[in-house]
Amino acid sequence: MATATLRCLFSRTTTRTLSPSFFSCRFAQSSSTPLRALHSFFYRNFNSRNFCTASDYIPQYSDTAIAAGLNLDDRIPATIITGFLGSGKTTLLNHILTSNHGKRIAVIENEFGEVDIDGSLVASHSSSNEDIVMVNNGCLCCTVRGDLVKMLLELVRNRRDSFDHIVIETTGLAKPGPVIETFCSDELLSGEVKLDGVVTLVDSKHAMQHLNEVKPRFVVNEAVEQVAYADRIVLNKIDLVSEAELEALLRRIKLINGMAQIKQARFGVVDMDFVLGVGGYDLDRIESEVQSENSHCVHGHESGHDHHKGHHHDHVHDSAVSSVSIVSEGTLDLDEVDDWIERLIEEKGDDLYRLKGVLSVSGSEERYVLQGVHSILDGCPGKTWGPNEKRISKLVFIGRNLDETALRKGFKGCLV
Ligand SMILES: Nc1nc2c(ncn2[C@@H]2O[C@H](COP(=O)(O)OP(=O)(O)OP(=O)(O)O)[C@@H](O)[C@H]2O)c(=O)[nH]1
Repeated sequence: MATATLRCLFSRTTTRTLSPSFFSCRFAQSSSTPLRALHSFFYRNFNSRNFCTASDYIPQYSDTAIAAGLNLDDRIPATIITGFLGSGKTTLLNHILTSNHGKRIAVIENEFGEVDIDGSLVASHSSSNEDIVMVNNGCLCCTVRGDLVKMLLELVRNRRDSFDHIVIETTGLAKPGPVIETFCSDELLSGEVKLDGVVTLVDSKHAMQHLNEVKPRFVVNEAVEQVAYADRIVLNKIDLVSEAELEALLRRIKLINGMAQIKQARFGVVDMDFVLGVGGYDLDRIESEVQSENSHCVHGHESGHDHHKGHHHDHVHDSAVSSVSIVSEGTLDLDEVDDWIERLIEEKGDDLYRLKGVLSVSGSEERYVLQGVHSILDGCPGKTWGPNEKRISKLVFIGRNLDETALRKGFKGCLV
């Protein structure tokens, strides 16, 4: 009988102990917008629905409180590596473990199969003496979720000094949604570990076939889901396809996920900062994410904003999972946005995989940034608009059966 195991090993390829200055540097980087980070921290930890309205975000915390808030966020970042069977997850993992990034990495592997092949592959690349913890049988996205939480908590509580980043490799058939939700919704876990990002490996040679596979009703297409939830997509095995095939695949992927950054690779070789330290769920990184080339204007934009003229807008959806991007000038009423999003997640929360936005809201000199996974939302004020800066709101949705017309209408209804 095929079994799946969840195991943990530590990378010893980088033995450098982190100096205190590294930590202060890390916090210094994330503290460029202290109020926002503090809001994010408070809301993330104390509300399941983390949306703060206009009246909530008047600056009300002292510098000391802000610093305290920031220093509390010393959670360990965790990266989820996902991707279809054979797409190159273990290859990327080995690349991470043998690269010089100065991080000590704890790896959790969820292997599905009678023989633990991936474990031996990883072991042969890292130096020696991995600590391996067998946890349970089952698939990470279903039966092992509780064990994943247990293992992660044990890891950070008992061995926190041994590593500074966690990488979780899922089985090729895992659905990332439930694993991501576990990070966001489990209070104990989200207090100790923060999801840094979901990295999805795509096999350039075979992905189109998997993405286009028509599944029976109510059966999830894992390949599509893995692309949909990604913060970063590694378009791997490009040595096996032509330019034309690659172009077609890229177009297909961008229709599913107009938010993720995409890099082409051979044997998983990508820069480490593309896969580690992504900050896919950090509000202070949302702006650069929604402005990234890939997320830009996937499905058109609102009127009064014409600098994307000439872009190719492909509106043909051959999958139930897609992206909708709204780019608009004008100012929004944040309370209206709050109501609209609340209705949306009540009605379609299950289908709303990811949401990221930067909004221009009335009565505020600051951008309002928000991000969400299904019904878990996180929002707070961001950077101040420049004196001559055009205030343009950007909102990207990824989900199943998204009603683009209704989304645009809902957005318009929030314009002042
Ligand atoms: N030609 C080519 N082969 C690759 C590339 N990347 C990985 N491979 C090979 O593809 C095979 C599968 O790679 P893995 O890293 O084991 O893939 P995986 O996603 O971990 O596989 P599963 O755990 O079975 O889901 C291995 O033989 C790799 O050497 C690539 O860029 N080009």
